[in-house]
Amino acid sequence: MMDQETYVTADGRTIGGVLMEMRNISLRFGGVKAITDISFDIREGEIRAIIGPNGAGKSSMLNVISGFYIPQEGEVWYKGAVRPQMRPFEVARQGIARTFQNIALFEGMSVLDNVMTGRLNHMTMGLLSQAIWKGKAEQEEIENREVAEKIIDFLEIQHIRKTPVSRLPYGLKKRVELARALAAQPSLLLLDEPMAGMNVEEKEDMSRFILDVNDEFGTTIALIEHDMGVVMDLSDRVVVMDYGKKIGDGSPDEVRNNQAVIDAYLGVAHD
Ligand SMILES: Nc1ncnc2c1ncn2[C@@H]1O[C@H](COP(=O)(O)OP(=O)(O)OP(=O)(O)O)[C@@H](O)[C@H]1O
Repeated sequence: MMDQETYVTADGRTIGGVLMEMRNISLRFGGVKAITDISFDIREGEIRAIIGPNGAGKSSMLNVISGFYIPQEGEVWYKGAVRPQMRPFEVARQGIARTFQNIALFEGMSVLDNVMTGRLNHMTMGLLSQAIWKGKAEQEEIENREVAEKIIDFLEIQHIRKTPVSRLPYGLKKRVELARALAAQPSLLLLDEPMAGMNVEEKEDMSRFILDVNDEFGTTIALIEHDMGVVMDLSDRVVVMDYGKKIGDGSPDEVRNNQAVIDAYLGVAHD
């Protein structure tokens, strides 16, 4: 079922086949319709944004993608098959990693140790097997450290690798969170409002790192964001939500010129 058609973007990047597809997703909380009949796909190698005003349903959608919410209706297709209901840790094993809007790091631990926790899904050996196969356990530990260190270098946080996270300014904490998610070497990286609460300089840094990650590792990235301006330069394609419905989907230019999107952002009254 996977759409394998690839295409090359204006800036020369190759976007692959469909990695994830949301089909007619609806999600309710009691009487509140958070998502109504939304379909869209995420293709390999692209940066895909989901934007919309407050309460549009973006977080709910990210939680459906990450497996945290099970929609009442619709199907989530991933890597060419319907994804069965699974717990978030099982979703993580399938190669989906995420960051959170409110930073979720171990504040008392160093940057390096936090990034290493991103490797948990790659640790195959329990305590008993580590005791029996010591050499193999050491080898695994070395490999995990190598991946963590490579990502720390890439995100330019070597100088704080031993620093407890609690001592870092907000912008750097967000970068450490990105590093931890990347340490899992995900097929799909989900970013929950990665620029929220940042100053202009921090936003520019974060945008650059998101682009570099996509470029260097080829990681497919889906992000939700409140601020339309921030994602327009960053994204290949944008889904726009409003009141739980999809009102736009396309390239940044298409979305920018979509009347329903303009109305939603200008706060035009809805029937
Ligand atoms: N756990 C929940 N229980 C009940 N209602 C919820 C829950 N989560 C979200 N909602 C409701 O669903 C709708 C969509 O909320 P959601 O948080 O997904 O929107 P959002 O676009 O992420 O908003 P924001 O930009 O303000 O974070 C809102 O009406 C919200 O009140």
